[in-house]
Amino acid sequence: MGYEKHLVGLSIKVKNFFDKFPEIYNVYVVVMISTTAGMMFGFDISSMSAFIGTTQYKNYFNSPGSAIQGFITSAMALGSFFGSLACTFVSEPLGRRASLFLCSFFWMVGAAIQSSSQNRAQLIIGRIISGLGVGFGSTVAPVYGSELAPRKIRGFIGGLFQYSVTLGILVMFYISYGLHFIDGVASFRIAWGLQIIVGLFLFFGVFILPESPRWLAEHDFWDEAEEIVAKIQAHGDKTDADVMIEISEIKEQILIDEAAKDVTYATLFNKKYCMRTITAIFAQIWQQLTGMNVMMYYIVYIFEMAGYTGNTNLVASSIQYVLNMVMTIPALFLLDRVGRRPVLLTGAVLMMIFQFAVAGILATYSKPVSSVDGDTTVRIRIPDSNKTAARAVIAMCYLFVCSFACTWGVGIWLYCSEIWGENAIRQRGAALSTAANWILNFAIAMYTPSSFENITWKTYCIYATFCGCMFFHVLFFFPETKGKRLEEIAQIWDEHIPAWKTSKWVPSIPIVSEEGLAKKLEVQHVENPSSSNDNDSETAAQV
Ligand SMILES: OC[C@H]1O[C@](O)(CO)[C@@H](O)[C@@H]1O
Repeated sequence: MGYEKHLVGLSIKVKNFFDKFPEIYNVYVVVMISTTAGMMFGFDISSMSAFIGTTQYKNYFNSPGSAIQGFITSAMALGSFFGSLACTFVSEPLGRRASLFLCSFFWMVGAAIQSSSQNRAQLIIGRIISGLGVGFGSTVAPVYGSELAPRKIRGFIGGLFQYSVTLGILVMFYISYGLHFIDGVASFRIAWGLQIIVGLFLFFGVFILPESPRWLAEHDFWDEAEEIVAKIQAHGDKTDADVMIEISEIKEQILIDEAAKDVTYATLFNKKYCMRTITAIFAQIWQQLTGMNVMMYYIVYIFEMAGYTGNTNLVASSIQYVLNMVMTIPALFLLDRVGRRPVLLTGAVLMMIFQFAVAGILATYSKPVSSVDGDTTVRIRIPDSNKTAARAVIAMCYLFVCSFACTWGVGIWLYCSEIWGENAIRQRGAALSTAANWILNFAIAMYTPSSFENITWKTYCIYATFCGCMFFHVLFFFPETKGKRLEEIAQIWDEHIPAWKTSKWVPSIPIVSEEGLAKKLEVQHVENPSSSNDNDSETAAQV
């Protein structure tokens, strides 16, 4: 990439700076630090939810109406949209650690501004700045995890990002819940200020993270790339079969990348890559159009429609955040067992059913009101006399959240990290598809309050319909990626294999088996010990 040439000097300085500190190589600890970015993502989702219904918040910020509240909530997603697009301009030339560092920096600055908010404008600015950080984090952390994780646990490690999102949502909601008992502005100031702690964790954590071996290899630091792969996967043993396979795969990919060196955002839409790009973008768009964030951001309003207010409402809301986190765990295993397509298809159908059910119950049993508990956003309410209908709404919301958590929640991040087939377009592609997630996240956060105010229960019909559409899109256009190597996935796209045939599809190019490749490498290694080094320098010179 053109601009990268001008940043070579800086890139070496950044690398040398981070390299001064001791590094850790336990993949779980490494990923625990990097997925703190996911925690921030989660914090950002629920940092508003518990407060929007409280008197402290309403009094201090002059009871924001639905449009203003929509903008306050969505400001963070707007920042994240720009952050995710910008991330690639840092991650590619300066390394993954630099992006994680910026993520923590923006996050902390934004949290400080939010916590000291004097008015709505300051709150919005603080949320946009924190959002920039989350945009960087949500783009780089999944890529970094998948680049560092040993291949056999890549799916699981990829899923941990979403798990930490759900953990962040839950932790922040409970912090806010606990603090809402404080009378006065300290309640939200402390909650938003506490967000700085995760920022600090990542800020200091980055110093002990190793750089991604793929980034190192792409920038000619072959020895270090090999060393890191060996330390992560085999306690430093460079002759370990898995390590050698990984290194040879990196080499192979970098040679392919040579052919596609000048990747820009436009490249993603050329004839070769267009379908993958559209699929990844839609995967993220659909993930948001499931309506999950209506439940995450505005559950308090939904339960107000069901007739719950105050503390009862907050407790009922918190249960769904627990369910979200707990039900993410089966997904970590399910996707590798049954495959991506069946999980996504089942999720779409279940979510459609539960969204229609919420709409149906509210349409049948609620009565129009002018506001609930001072919230003019809420225009319908199930009367207290009908507790069964109220409970049914809550149950349907819970079931919806469970269906999302164990299917599309984890599934989409994993899917979007693997469908590219080639490494060259992966970082750019991930940035673009993550940005699509954020822009839709923004739109949903922004317009849901107005939608509740104007079309009440029909809001759910819209999302239910989207769930139906995504079912057919996945059915006809999303290839199966479970258990497939990058080369195989690339072949599926290149040969236009129909998506519904890809589960059982057998590649025509024989892909070398793990044992085969290990043996091949072993033979080369024993017969000509110097050759691998020669190859290294040759490859490095070409790159
Ligand atoms: O767990 C729910 C959360 O997961 C996301 O969809 C990201 O994958 C968020 O937008 C949402 O708030």
